[in-house]
Amino acid sequence: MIELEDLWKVFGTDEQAVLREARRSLPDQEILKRHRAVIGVAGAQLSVGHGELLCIMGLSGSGKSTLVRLINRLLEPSAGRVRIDGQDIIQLGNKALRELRSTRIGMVFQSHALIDHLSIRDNVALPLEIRGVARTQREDRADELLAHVGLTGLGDGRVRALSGGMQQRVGLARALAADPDILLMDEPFSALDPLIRHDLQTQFMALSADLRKTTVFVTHDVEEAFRIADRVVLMRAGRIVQIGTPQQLLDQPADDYVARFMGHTNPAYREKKQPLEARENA
Ligand SMILES: Nc1ncnc2c1ncn2[C@@H]1O[C@H](COP(=O)(O)OP(=O)(O)OP(=O)(O)O)[C@@H](O)[C@H]1O
Repeated sequence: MIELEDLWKVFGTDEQAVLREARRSLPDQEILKRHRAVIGVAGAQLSVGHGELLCIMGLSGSGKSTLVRLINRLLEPSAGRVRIDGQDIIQLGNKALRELRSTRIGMVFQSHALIDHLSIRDNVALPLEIRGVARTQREDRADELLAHVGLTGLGDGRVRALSGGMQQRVGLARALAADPDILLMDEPFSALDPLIRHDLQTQFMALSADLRKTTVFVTHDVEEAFRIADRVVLMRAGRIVQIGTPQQLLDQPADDYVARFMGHTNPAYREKKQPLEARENA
């Protein structure tokens, strides 16, 4: 359903010059500093199947958010293709892109960006209001979604009265309002306490099994990825180092880096564990 083909994102003013160099071999930090450039994503090749839940893992700065933002063109790629059901979305004009984002792709961020002066119901219904859906219809849909995420009967309340975990559920309900086929989720539960995070993961897994949306879910938390993902992608310094089921990454790590990354959660690799860089591209 989603296909990424040789996708690159270089940040900086000499984007295309750095890209040409990077295609030959990845420039070292010195060269990047000279160009004041950062390679966010380097030649990503990936496909996500219908209804699949794919988690993108990696250390801070490894390119997870950049990759997910390239999928709905919140960021413009420096090169490469993004296809959704075979359609190259890099070729879309502004109007078609807006349409794609508002009908087919829902996005949930770590900070939910809910609107304080609107009721909880109106926050959820907002994408439908923007699309011109009649009030009663959109309110019914919002109430249905609030029930889906475990917030039955709270539609009249205010966002600020809700806990962080509840606000994140409202953000999820809002992302589902237009019934998109694709959900992009960037660290949606990362700011929450471990217990609440665990509850939300459980609930999200049930919802996800029910709705079967094609989901790309960014997390730096390996345990979270392993709990919820059909397949996981591990990124390092902009590159995808391995794609597979959680079990494949544990049992057949592509290289020592993957083994060490897994070692943080898997006792089988713990004796081999060496410190990973705290931050990529630092
Ligand atoms: N707008 C930007 N301008 C310049 N560099 C950027 C920009 N956005 C991201 N980067 C750089 O691109 C690299 C990848 O960043 P990205 O945010 O995708 O990583 P991440 O894996 O999502 O990290 P985190 O877990 O901290 O959110 C980093 O080195 C980052 O500093």
